Amino acid sequence: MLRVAVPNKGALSESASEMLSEAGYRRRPEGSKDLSLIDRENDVEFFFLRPKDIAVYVGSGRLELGITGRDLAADSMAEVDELLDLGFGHSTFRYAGPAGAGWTTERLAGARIATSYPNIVRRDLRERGIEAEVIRLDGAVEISIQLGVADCIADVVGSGRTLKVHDLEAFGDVLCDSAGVLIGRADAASSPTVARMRARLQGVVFAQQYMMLDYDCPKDIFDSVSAITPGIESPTVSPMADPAWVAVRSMVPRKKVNAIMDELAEAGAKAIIATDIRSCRMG
Ligand SMILES: Nc1ncnc2c1ncn2[C@@H]1O[C@H](COP(=O)(O)OP(=O)(O)OP(=O)(O)O)[C@@H](O)[C@H]1O
Ligand SMILES: O=P(O)(O)OC[C@H]1O[C@H](OP(=O)(O)OP(=O)(O)O)[C@H](O)[C@@H]1O
Ligand SMILES: [Mg+2]
Repeated sequence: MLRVAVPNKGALSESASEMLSEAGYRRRPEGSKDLSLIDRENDVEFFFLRPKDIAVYVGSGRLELGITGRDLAADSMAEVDELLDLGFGHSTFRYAGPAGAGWTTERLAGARIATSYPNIVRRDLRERGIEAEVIRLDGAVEISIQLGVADCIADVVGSGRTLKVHDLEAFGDVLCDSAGVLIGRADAASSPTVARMRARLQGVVFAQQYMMLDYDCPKDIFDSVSAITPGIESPTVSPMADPAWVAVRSMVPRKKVNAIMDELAEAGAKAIIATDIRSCRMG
């Protein structure tokens, strides 16, 4: 049975569970605090673990797969490989200091830096050749400067709201561009059960990023109109009852769908319909 770790709480847990459910796997009942769940139909056992611990379990080889944050996996120092970017839980990991105080990475030398991700920070400091004191905190890192235990912080920035509320501003390069990711043990031999879960999740990620567009188009302008929707391989073209027209079907990036529909209409396409894709296998 394939054994898979899923975040049991925090910023990634809801999206991870939703994505697995969309991919056809069993879901924990609402409000359940069970720490494991067997999905017999798919021959998978899910373990609901703290997001920070997931890479440790997967790296040790006890669990074959896990869903966690790229930043958490990096900080864990576990021997894991990223198998798939799941397209949710985007954040950056950055240094921040009191707004207007002119912090730069050069000024980190000798500073006290509070963080919940000490290994990412130590690695960055080492690469910069900077000696500084890393203070490890479990959370609520943004308040640590005000409380006098640190001079600056390194933390997860999502919307940036928490930094703003505490009158802090980010400085220096992004240390980690994070997202929810599927991880496996580093250099694990390929297995069909792992490949199947990856393919199912990839299908859902892809479906969330694309839409299906259908439209009708006079044959004499087909070349110029269909160039607007090249699709993944190429658009599907079907004959219509009226021989002067064809029906076209093509996948388009979700973010661009309205602009593409405008362009198609302006080029002479009719009956343009956009529909959601729930899942797919792109081959
Ligand atoms: N506000 C946010 N926006 C986007 N992603 C976030 C945000 N906060 C956390 N994350 C991401 O979620 C993951 C883990 O954060 P989460 O808060 O769930 O765990 P935690 O901090 O260990 O748990 P807890 O906050 O319950 O102590 C990380 O990958 C992080 O980048
Ligand atoms: O940029 P924002 O959208 O404001 O989000 C960033 C905040 O969200 C997370 O905190 P969380 O709620 O997980 O609390 P924690 O600090 O205790 O982990 C993260 O650690 C930041 O503090
Ligand atoms: Mg947190």
